[in-house]
Amino acid sequence: MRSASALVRRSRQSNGVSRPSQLLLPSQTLSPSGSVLHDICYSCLAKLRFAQGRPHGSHVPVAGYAAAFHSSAISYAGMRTKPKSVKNFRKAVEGNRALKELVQKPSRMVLSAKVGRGISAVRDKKTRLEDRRPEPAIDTGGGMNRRVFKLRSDDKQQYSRDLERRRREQKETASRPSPSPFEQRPAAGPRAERSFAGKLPQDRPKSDRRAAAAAPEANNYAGAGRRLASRQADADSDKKYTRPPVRRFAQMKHIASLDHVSSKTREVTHAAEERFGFFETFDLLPQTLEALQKDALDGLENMTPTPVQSLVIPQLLDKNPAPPLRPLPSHLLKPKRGQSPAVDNSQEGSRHSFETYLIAAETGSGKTLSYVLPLMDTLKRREVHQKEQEALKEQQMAEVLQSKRWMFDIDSPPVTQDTSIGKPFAVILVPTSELVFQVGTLLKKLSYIIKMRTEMVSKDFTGKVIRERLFGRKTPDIIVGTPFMIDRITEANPQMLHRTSHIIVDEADSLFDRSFSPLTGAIIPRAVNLEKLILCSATIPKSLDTYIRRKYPECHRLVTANLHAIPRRVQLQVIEAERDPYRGNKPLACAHILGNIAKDSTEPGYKKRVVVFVNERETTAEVTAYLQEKGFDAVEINRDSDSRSILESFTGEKEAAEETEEERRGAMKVLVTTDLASRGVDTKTVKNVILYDVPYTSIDFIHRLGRTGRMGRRGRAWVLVDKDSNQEYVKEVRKTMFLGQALI
Ligand SMILES: Nc1ncnc2c1ncn2[C@@H]1O[C@H](COP(=O)(O)OP(=O)(O)OP(=O)(O)O)[C@@H](O)[C@H]1O
Repeated sequence: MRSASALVRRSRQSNGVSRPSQLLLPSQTLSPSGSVLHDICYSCLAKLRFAQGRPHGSHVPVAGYAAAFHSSAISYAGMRTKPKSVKNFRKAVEGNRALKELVQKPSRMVLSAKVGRGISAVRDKKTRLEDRRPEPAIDTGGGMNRRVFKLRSDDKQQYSRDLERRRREQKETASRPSPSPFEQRPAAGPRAERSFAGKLPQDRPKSDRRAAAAAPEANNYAGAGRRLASRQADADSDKKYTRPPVRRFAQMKHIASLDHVSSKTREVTHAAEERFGFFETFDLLPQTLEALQKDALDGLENMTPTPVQSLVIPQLLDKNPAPPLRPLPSHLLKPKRGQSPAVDNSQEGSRHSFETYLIAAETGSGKTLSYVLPLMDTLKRREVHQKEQEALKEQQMAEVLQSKRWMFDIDSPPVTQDTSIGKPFAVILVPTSELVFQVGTLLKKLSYIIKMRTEMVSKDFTGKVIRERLFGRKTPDIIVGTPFMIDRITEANPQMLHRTSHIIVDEADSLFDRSFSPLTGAIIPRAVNLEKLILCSATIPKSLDTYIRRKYPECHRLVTANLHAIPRRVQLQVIEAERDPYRGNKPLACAHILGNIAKDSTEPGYKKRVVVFVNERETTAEVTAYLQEKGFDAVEINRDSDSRSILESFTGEKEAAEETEEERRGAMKVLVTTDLASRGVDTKTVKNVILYDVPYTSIDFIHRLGRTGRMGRRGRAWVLVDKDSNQEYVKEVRKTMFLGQALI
């Protein structure tokens, strides 16, 4: 490889001016700066401008070593290996006098696309600052930037002169019969520029680059030979090498856990939203509407359905009061000899006598009401219809008896054996007892006006209480419970689900995962008269998608447009815990963020609530203890704590805060938890969430960040990254959020 000083010498020999060698400059232009290093880079302007998405003719002023860190500059300047960083490059330059001279010369440099991206932010800021400064008339020796600035106008003139000359050359070249390889250059125009830019040396496969370097011309003429070789390699590679598609979000693909939802499926929501802009358009019973306004939405004046509600309620609402006719039992469907079966129920998953729905919408979008409202409305219609039918029957019987009555006849004794005892019409399954309480409370609120009986079943209640609730004098219409409890009860009393027409599996991705699936899977077949199986979730993992496709191939998918996207109203900030002042001390970083939240002016007059999510159960105790030590009102939630009462202060209404400055920190409530509180919990008073650990999957990311920014509110989130975290993954998630796209 040629040394830099030799190149300078060589370039000075030509015409006696500081003109770089013809071999070094593909564009054969003399730069206005007269710096060799500049000239080397200058030739790549077009390519790099294109790569950086800058308009044609714009300049990329960058100073110092960073600018000199350009791959071609390095190779021409006589370095054996390409330095891996600007720092390495600086070291190498410091040890080489000729190089040092080159670097210190004033120049308008161009970065390689790779380096340019890395410091683009700094560069843009610098450029902006420079633009505001008055243009210095002379070089005061005050540093690179000023000199660079002085050169700008010269550069423009030079650039236009170059362009003119290039055009002239092209015309001449076109008129010549057989152009020499040295004069071959890409045709003008945007397309040519694109192909030129697309073939930067670093864009080509290594083998091509090696071939280009090893070409015989490269040995004879360092610069031109290489150019020629690379052009030939380009031509060859055009035939055999097509540039692979850019792999966006590679890290997320690596951690890919979510199913892809087609845009067509998403479009359905928009249509539904336009059709059903008000709850009144759903044709709900008057008592359902009243209950919704007075109790469920706490007297909200302008009640409008959310996108998922517009999509789901009309689909699930059954306005026909009579239950549909049941299909014949399978033994009656058995074909006679020689006949083919009408419906084949023998193969699992091939066909079901009930309809299956999958509701999937982003967190905090009102999914619970989207299934609760049509369910209660449908059951109420049936109840009213049934009562009317019974009254009619009784009246007819009474009339018949009246007409045939003898003087000494007595009424037959009332039937005491009620066959409906302990047989609910609907069962709602949720993964945790906290969610049992949350959904159960909503049902209770609505049932006060709708007049229905609803009960909760979870480990929070004793056996006696549960027995009384389920098998007492009045049978509940809807029960909500965990799969564990419902499985145990229905296993002992299989008749219990014989009247059940609706089963709702909330947080379906959890309830069909490995731990819950055996329980959930055992409950569903016990409901022999099931009409609708409704699965509800904020995320559709690939495993759930496969399960549904296999088991319920005719499932109706009700998916909203923003599924798997974290709303833009949630701001995510990445905190590098390895950097100063934390130096790897994550608890300190967490406490620092909390301190800032406590001090800021958001949520005036209220006690702020913050949720800190950790990956492991053991970490909750450590972090809580640390934060308490620092004076925060921190509580942890784990399997042993009374999570319901702890969560109540994060899901209920916010209390007024003590106004004194010193009490603010203590007034803020901090909840440290694992994923136990990340699913379904309606933490509507939480504005700030800290992800102490980077979540393992996109699913966890969505659910954890979903505890803030609920129902159109704004939210803030911080994620702490350290040397053990997958920082690229976090960056990709952040970028996806910024673009408003769905996570993968
Ligand atoms: N139409 C509406 N207008 C205003 N608020 C609503 C409406 N529907 C639901 N809400 C409120 O939105 C909040 C979130 O609802 P819900 O808990 O059902 O969300 P979700 O989609 O189930 O969330 P997650 O996926 O986290 O479980 C609740 O406080 C609920 O009262």
